[in-house]
Amino acid sequence: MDSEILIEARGLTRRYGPTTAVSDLSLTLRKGEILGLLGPNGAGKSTTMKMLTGNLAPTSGEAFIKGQSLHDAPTAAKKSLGYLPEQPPVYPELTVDEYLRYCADLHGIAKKERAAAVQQAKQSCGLTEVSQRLIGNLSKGYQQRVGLAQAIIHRPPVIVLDEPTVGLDPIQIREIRALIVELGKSHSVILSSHILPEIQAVCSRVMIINRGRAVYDQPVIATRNAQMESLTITLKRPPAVEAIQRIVGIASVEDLGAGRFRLVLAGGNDPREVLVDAAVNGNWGLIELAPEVKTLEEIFVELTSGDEQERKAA
Ligand SMILES: Nc1ncnc2c1ncn2[C@@H]1O[C@H](COP(=O)(O)OP(=O)(O)OP(=O)(O)O)[C@@H](O)[C@H]1O
Repeated sequence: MDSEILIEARGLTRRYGPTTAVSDLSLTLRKGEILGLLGPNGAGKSTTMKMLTGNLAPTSGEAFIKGQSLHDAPTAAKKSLGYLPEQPPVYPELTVDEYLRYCADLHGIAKKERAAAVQQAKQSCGLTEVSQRLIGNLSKGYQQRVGLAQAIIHRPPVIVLDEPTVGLDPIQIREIRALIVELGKSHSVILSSHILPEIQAVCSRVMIINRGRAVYDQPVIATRNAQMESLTITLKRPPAVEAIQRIVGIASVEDLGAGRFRLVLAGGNDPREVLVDAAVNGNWGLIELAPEVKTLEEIFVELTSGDEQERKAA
């Protein structure tokens, strides 16, 4: 059975004057998912996240959090949401404890439950040791942990994180990614990034946004086990091209020279076993047979590179 829908956005559009930052974007986040919004700078990720968290009104379209409309019932909808904007909303002059108590208060957590909520958030984000430190004196990585702690203090089922590792050093990035994966065990997460390996390391699903439109939406696993589109084969004693072409499942054969061929496959076919048999029986001297699959990076470049060239030309 499909798990519970926590965020449902339909046809979100946002215009800033003549600029359409986000156009007709729909998405669904289910319980247990970590969804990565991937896109080049200016693609519309932050604008999308602001609309999904009720911090920016869409020009048109609507979003529901746990079935509650952000437009019609914003207070109820936001109870189920934690948000870490691109600029963490932390106060450098407060200690971690003071700040988190203040956040608990803002979220309307009852006074007698506040200490436990602060304690729990600190524990989940590895902040217990720095409770009494001024936030302004913490490293950027720890400040980001404080940002994450404020996002989960009211134990929302969903957290939305805008570029959560931007500006951190490589070690801090690893720590924050690991923390997000950990938080993902008890919260559903939407995070934005323009870093491909980050999405692959952390997310279960990826949505590529380009020029405000969702142009790709797939489980990350599907990008790892991407469908084979072609094979390269190298033969010491290649037969006539027609002999390879005759094998079922091969749409076309390109002779690359020196016994190498690119075999374009007819949709969904995997002729590798038949090819190996044919190579053995025909004494073709098979020395290489390699599938060619599209990586997430290739998919991303393909879907967004036209724009990059246009931008450079402009
Ligand atoms: N307040 C605003 N007024 C006018 N234009 C805006 C405003 N905010 C964003 N934009 C424009 O909307 C588009 C999308 O911006 P947005 O910040 O959502 O993209 P992004 O994918 O988050 O980019 P980045 O990774 O650089 O933060 C951009 O063209 C941006 O210049």
